[in-house]
Amino acid sequence: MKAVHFGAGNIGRGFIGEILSKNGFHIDFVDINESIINALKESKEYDIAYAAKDGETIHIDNVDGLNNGTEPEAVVEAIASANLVTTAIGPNVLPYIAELIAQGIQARQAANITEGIDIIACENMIGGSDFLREKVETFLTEDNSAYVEKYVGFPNAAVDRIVPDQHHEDPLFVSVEPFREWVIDTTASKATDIRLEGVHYVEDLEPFIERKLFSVNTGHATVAYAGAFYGYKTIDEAISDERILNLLQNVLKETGALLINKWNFDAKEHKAYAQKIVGRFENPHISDDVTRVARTPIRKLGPNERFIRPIREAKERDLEYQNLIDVVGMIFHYDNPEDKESEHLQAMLKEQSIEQVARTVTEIDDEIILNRIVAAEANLSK
Ligand SMILES: NC(=O)c1ccc[n+]([C@@H]2O[C@H](COP(=O)([O-])OP(=O)(O)OC[C@H]3O[C@@H](n4cnc5c(N)ncnc54)[C@H](O)[C@@H]3O)[C@@H](O)[C@H]2O)c1
Ligand SMILES: O=P(O)(O)OC[C@@H](O)[C@@H](O)[C@H](O)[C@H](O)CO
Repeated sequence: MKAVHFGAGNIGRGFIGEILSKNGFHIDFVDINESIINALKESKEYDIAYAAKDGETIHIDNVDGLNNGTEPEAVVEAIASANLVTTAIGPNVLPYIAELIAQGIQARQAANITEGIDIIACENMIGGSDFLREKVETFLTEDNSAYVEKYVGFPNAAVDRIVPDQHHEDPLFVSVEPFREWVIDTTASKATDIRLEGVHYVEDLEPFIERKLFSVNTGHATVAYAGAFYGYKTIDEAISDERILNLLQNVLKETGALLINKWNFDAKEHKAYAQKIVGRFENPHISDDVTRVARTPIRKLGPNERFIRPIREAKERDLEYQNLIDVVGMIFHYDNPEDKESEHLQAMLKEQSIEQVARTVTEIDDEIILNRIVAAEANLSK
């Protein structure tokens, strides 16, 4: 069995690679990072270490690297003969790999391959594979699209494991938290024979992705933006500040109330899920940079993202959302010149009012929410 995985970064090597390898797949990692790809081509193996007391090390072999920047034809060929395609490159990058995936699909059709294949976006976003499919379709003819309808699935997925940025002598070594959860929607699957051990297959992904995004990621981002606001460099340092821990607990209560209301999660079980997340952020064996977790703030302020969607939905249901608003205020204060989106956000704020910027990036037109965001940001400026 052969998998092509786009994005040989933290989660790609540190999670997707582990599961695919355990399931006996040969993995072609595709990336534009030359040093990572060259290292993969050379060693064809790497190690994953669990960041825990006496954490075990997992050896991954039977892997290779392909550079989509310099050897696109090889990537197309790899897709043509693959059994599974996965991605973990970031939502903003998906449009840039769509054409190559389309060419891979066209090559499969030209070779009359009628074995179903799934293309699974493992990104932190709702409907990631649907979004990728939309982008891929723009490069397909009607005839190609008919082939996709029959033989190519784009099942949505949710992936959860904290994998910080890596700083080791060995560029392939990756240290990860032991926790992991990968959930895949079966309804759009075309590779129905492939059911990976270690993956939870469901018929309705929405509750899972929302629970993950609005608990783990909303919480994580809360610690990161509050951490940056109070001058901390890492997540574990930030969460040791009581102001930030309290804010995190309050934010998790707000999203928890929404998730329980919307999806009927058991309140007690959800509380335990949220408390476990706090423990994961406190993991003393992991050092996760605030800048990684706070990265791409404009994306994180998007209408279906970790703050704005729960705020909108909490308001619709008459639930509390002030702590979420307070963190949104902090995002507008996030100023990291090394992060292009943060730079862009700060440049927008120099030219337009906070209200105008908030309207643009969050796409909110609800005056009550907008006023509360403006007030929260102003409060922080005092
Ligand atoms: N790290 C985590 O804890 C974690 C956990 C769950 C989900 N995710 C999600 O996984 C995705 C990747 O995150 P990450 O933390 O692994 O990021 P990362 O930056 O470590 O890895 C992304 C990789 O994509 C590569 N890349 C960028 N542009 C490319 C292009 N045009 N073509 C091919 N490769 C390209 C980069 O070189 C990099 O190696 C994101 O959507 C993230 O939200 C991350
Ligand atoms: O990857 P992002 O930028 O969407 O979010 C940053 C982190 O919160 C995220 O990578 C988490 O570590 C991960 O989602 C845990 O499963």
